[in-house]
Amino acid sequence: MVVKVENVVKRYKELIALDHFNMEVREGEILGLLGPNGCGKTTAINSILSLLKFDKGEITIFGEKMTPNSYNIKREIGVVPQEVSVFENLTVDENIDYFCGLYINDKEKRKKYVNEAIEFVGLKDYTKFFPKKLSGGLKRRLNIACGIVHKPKLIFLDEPTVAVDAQSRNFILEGIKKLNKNGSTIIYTTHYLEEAEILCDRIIIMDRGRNIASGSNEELKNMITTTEKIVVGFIDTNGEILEKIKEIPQVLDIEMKDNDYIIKFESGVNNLSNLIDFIKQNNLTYEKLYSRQPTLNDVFLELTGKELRD
Ligand SMILES: Nc1ncnc2c1ncn2[C@@H]1O[C@H](COP(=O)(O)OP(=O)(O)OP(=O)(O)O)[C@@H](O)[C@H]1O
Repeated sequence: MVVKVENVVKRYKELIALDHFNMEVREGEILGLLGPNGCGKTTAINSILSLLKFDKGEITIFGEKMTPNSYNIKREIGVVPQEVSVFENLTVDENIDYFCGLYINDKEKRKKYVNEAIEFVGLKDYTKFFPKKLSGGLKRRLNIACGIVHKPKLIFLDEPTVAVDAQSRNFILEGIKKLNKNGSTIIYTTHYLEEAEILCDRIIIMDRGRNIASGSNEELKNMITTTEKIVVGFIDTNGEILEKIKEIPQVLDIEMKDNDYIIKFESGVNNLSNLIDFIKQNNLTYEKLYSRQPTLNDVFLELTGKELRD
């Protein structure tokens, strides 16, 4: 296990930001820490990194207890913080070189690593720019380069795509996949569930400072009873139809939204064809009909009773 967090409690005065929080990170994986704003993701990361003192619990990294003085462990870690943290009075390459120099003494190696990081984040044309001249997306890329330039084994990225344009966002996500392929274990915090779905091998869902569920995308979706929703916009309908739909096999529940019927089904392969048969048998007409497989938002909704989306 690369990281093990056991029963960590962190209080900010009366507020419990981490409430007996547990988490494990396995070597070579991209672990997503997913949860709404304020659920405690950054507090969890800062506690793991020993940047914050917590009240209770234990954290080990690479099998050793993590403390503020664990320099051997810290050398193997890369951190890309949520807020862009670079020096405004240094250029792009000077910034990256500064962060590299914190870990790498050998001059030649340092130069090579800096060039590789510049290449990696696509900032070759901007090396002599000062940060204030960079767009938000490019600044984020610089922030990433500073965090990963020393080729760490374990990388923490705290919401690296917040407020970036689509192009930089894709660039960043592809870059994270590449870092992982090159051997780094990644911990990625986000409140964007689509990102967690496409990027992460395993996901921990956080709410109110607790780990409420963990597993692969598939495993999480298998934890809930809703497996498929079919949305139908009937042209002509009446109240009787609602009762009849409930008799279709596997139907769990029906919800009305803006004249659409949202029909929730249990798992099964014939839900759509059963519904189409029903529509034909009852001579119904519709202007809209589509099936939607469950998302991580459905998982969050079923586990907590609230939406994960902003
Ligand atoms: N220094 C602090 N003092 C007091 N309360 C804090 C402090 N830092 C965070 N909190 C509170 O602790 C809770 C967890 O915050 P945290 O920043 O860890 O959440 P988060 O999931 O990372 O949220 P976001 O996605 O908005 O960054 C929130 O209620 C927040 O307001």
